[in-house]
Amino acid sequence: MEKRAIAIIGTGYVGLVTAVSLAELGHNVICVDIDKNKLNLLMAGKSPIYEPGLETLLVQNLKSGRLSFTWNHRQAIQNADIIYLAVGTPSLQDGSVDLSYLMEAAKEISLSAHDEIVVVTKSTVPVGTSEIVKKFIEKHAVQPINVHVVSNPEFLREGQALQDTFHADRIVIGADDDVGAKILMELYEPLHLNIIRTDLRSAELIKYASNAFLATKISFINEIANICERLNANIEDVARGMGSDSRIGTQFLKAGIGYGGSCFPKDTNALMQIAGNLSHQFELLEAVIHVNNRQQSLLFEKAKTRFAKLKHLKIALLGLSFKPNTDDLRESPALPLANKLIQDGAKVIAFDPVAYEKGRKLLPDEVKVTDDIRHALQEADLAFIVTDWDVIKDFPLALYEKLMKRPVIFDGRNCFALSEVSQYAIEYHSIGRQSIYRLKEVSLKRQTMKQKTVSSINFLTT
Ligand SMILES: NC(=O)c1ccc[n+]([C@@H]2O[C@H](COP(=O)([O-])OP(=O)(O)OC[C@H]3O[C@@H](n4cnc5c(N)ncnc54)[C@H](O)[C@@H]3O)[C@@H](O)[C@H]2O)c1
Ligand SMILES: O=c1ccn([C@@H]2O[C@H](COP(=O)(O)OP(=O)(O)O[C@H]3O[C@H](CO)[C@@H](O)[C@H](O)[C@H]3O)[C@@H](O)[C@H]2O)c(=O)[nH]1
Repeated sequence: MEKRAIAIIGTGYVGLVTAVSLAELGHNVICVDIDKNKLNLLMAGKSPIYEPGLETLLVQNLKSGRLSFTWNHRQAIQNADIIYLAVGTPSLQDGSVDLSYLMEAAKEISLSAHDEIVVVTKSTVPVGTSEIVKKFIEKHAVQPINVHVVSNPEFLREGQALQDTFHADRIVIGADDDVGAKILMELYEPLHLNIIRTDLRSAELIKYASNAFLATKISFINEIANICERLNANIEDVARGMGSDSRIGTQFLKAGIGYGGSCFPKDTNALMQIAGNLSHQFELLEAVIHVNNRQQSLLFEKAKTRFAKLKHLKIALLGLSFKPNTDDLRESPALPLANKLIQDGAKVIAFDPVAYEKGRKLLPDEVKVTDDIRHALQEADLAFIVTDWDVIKDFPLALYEKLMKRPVIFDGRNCFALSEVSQYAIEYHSIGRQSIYRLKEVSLKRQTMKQKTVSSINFLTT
């Protein structure tokens, strides 16, 4: 295997994971970022993001000398033969993609790169962007240059990013010339993964189409869940029955409070824009987005129906990150929910085992934030479960019952089996399943049992 000199522009989730993985494969990798705080952490061997296993690989590869960081673009770019673009491509107000970070990075390449280079678009970009990047670099290059551009979209999931990188279902390599594609194929060859070789535009579209399809699966199952609630059916059983058909598949059929994160909301909106620009109304995707927005407020609506007024109630908001095993709060359903609860005058205490610091910065001042689930549940009138962290799922129902003033749970992730919940004096509302109103029933039963025990003790002692 030829040892490559690789530069990575942008050390976020994607850039950093790509960097440590390529260093782990034996290449020399130098990363550049504009965020000096992030770089200081990285240089000290600290991962700025919570991602299982990442810090260990970071430290190992820093020590080996194969991985380094800089804020100087020239230093990163001038000696690299492969340059990855891994900067953010956030949404603009109208849903279209903000390419300003990407074009800034392309400008840096044009200022410092020379001779033959491969530029890899790892960031998720609208179809046609990689061609624009190539032309831009060639036009503005200050030294003689031959640019091979390759689209190599990223499919990692946060929380399992390394697993997804080393054991990906596929690697997509899109290029309109063979030189860059061949170099990338050789780079990934030691991973022994399924490589899909396409033209540039198809590769760029594969990324959006994949995310839009997964989002569609989620909105579809959430709609079935909404029907289940009205039909007295159980979404977990329905999803199991559907998913057992290998043509449908079991994954991404988990009903819940809607999808969030830095990708699905952004990329579905971007694909709507891409279609719209081509005078095509993508009606199916429009509905997927609409269903998701509605689903995100479902638990709040249920609580409003149940309680009429949430004012002065103490509410435990369990989970802040958009999914477990990440500290990422981008587009997390917890944020709008917290805002609505505060607007309704509720007293909110939010819990997250990892994202509590980030949460504190993003939530309104009125929201108290803790990393202690007991503290959040103590004397709470009701609890909302937003993220299915293990610590929330594994927290004993007996303690939910004991700690809360009035144990009413609105579970947006179906963390508990109904049969289990029904053994406690807990009122439980979840997604796509019947609500359980066992508060009085169970406590009455317990009181009767207690009385029976007391009378039998009395009988024995008299
Ligand atoms: N997060 C994911 O799970 C994921 C998965 C697949 C694809 N993607 C895509 O990958 C891209 C990056 O996403 P992310 O989540 O890693 O973003 P991020 O916001 O975590 O990181 C982007 C980094 O780029 C840096 N940056 C911006 N402009 C720069 C410049 N000119 N020079 C150097 N650094 C610069 C920022 O400071 C930041 O550290 C996006 O297009 C995203 O859609 C993300
Ligand atoms: O059955 C499911 C599966 C997921 N979700 C939700 O969907 C969102 C996204 O989850 P997931 O896909 O696991 O996380 P991401 O890290 O956002 O990863 C997605 O977005 C990335 C960025 O583009 C892609 O690289 C990945 O392939 C794609 O799965 C989260 O809010 C989940 O709670 C559900 O509600 N039900």
